[in-house]
Amino acid sequence: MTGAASGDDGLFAVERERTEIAPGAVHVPGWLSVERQRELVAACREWARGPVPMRHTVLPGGGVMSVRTVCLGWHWQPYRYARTAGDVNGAPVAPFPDWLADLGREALVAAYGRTGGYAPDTALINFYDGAARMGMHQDKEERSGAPVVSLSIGDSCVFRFGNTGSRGRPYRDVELVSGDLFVFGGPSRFAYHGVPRILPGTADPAVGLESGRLNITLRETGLSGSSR
Ligand SMILES: O=C(O)CCC(=O)C(=O)O
Ligand SMILES: [Fe+2]
Repeated sequence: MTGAASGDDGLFAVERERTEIAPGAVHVPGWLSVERQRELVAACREWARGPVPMRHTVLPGGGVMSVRTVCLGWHWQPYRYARTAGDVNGAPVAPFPDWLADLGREALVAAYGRTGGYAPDTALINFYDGAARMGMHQDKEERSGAPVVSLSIGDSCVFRFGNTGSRGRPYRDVELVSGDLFVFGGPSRFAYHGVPRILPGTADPAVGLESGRLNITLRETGLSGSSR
């Protein structure tokens, strides 16, 4: 075992170096400085207020997600993207800022050594309290094979990264710690993944989150105009 991070309970392969979890799926621990994490937390607090407030997404079958979500650029409403939040308050979604696209390109350089012309146009910002989870799913509403960039801030979690064929095995459990970057593209772009567990109390208070976990994913929708 190497590295200073948590995860010494034997549940995880403790690996705090850039690691390719599966072809095209790269974990870069400690990628965001504490300063950048603080800036992102502050920005997320603003986005959570509106114009579309952060909320628990209701699924078409009536289930309610334990995670709270707010979107930028395009509003994700299961299972499509639109420019307005028809399932919340009908407001137009907040714009996707250029600086966040720049951060996405920096992330691809860290993960893959190149940007590949990455032009993300939507972000999903998820907040997990200690009991929140996300079931195994594919990010497949996008009409683009461009990578998903995932940034984690606050409490650590168990991130389960699987295969493209089913929700089940084989998968790998990776501990995502505050500041970690995870990118999945190429052959892993449509792999099933989820968050089976948050590890409450693991956040560094210096990042400005008292408890819980923020996850920001950047994506290219491949859409244009007002909605698909
Ligand atoms: O919270 C995470 O790390 C993953 C989030 C996710 O899979 C999603 O928003 O689609
Ligand atoms: Fe996802």
